[in-house]
Amino acid sequence: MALFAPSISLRISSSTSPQRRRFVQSRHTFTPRAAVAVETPSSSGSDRGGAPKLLLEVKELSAVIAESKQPILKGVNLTVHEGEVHAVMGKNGSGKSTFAKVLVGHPDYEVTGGSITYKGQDLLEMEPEERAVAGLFMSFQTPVAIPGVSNIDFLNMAYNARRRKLGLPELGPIEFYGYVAPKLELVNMKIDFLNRKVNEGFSGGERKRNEILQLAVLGADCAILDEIDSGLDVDALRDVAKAVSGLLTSTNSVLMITHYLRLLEFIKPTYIHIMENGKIVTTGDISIAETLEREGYKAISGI
Ligand SMILES: Nc1ncnc2c1ncn2[C@@H]1O[C@H](COP(=O)(O)OP(=O)(O)OP(=O)(O)O)[C@@H](O)[C@H]1O
Repeated sequence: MALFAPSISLRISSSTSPQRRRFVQSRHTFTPRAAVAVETPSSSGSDRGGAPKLLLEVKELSAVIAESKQPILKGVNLTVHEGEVHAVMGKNGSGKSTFAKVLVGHPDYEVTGGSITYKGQDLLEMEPEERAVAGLFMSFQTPVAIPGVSNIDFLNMAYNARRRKLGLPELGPIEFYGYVAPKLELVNMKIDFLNRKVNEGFSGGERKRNEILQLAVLGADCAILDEIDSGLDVDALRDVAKAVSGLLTSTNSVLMITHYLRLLEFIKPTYIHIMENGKIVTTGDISIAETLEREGYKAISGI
């Protein structure tokens, strides 16, 4: 089974990834706080004082499909500060998911130009696992099933993998149960959900809730959420959006891909970006999404 799940620190044969460049950073530059930021009580921006810190800076990023060399991203620019919520919208096939996957180092894509700076480091020099340890999390548009592995074992393993990398002691099954059980409430899921096999037989909505549970368990400084609203009923959408909002602090950020205004009404974005043909062509506030909803993409200037 082809599985790419950097945010959960599974084994990935990224050494063959064309996107991989020489890794030069020290692991010690990843502080424990970095990966558990969403678990710690937030200090408000005003508590910290000063301007919000730069978290992610994408400059003129271009990428091709590794196998076919087909260009998909053609000069993406995006700047994300701590405490900001960015939404990326755009027509089907405009490159939104590709952009998200390139950020987490998906081996299907090869970066051909531009730069990505994350917390002051060159993200493109980092392995997918290292990106995850540095607090980059991605929920996938179509989360994969892992037959035969229970949800709780999977989460425990992923959580411990991160703790190991951070030099923290692992949590045993009982301790981990105590840690994860309260987080189920956040996504409004029953406890027996933990004993089910990862995403096996899950409904679309359950898969999405499960992704947010992973986010709540693992923590993130920058959570990339690819269409977490797709396939959700109104109650599930509210639950998932509430859970994501509850994880937001003034020191982390969310980059979410969505087609619909309804999600943005729950998780208020700082900026909305419109992607077209592999580029961000327009940036604005929630009014962009409102215009889109009313009039479609033809109404957005720049497209
Ligand atoms: N691994 C791949 N192999 C072949 N084509 C790909 C691959 N990844 C992306 N593409 C193509 O690149 C283009 C952009 O795809 P992408 O999934 O990034 O679009 P999107 O904006 O997220 O679309 P949607 O709104 O439909 O989810 C599409 O034409 C898609 O078919």
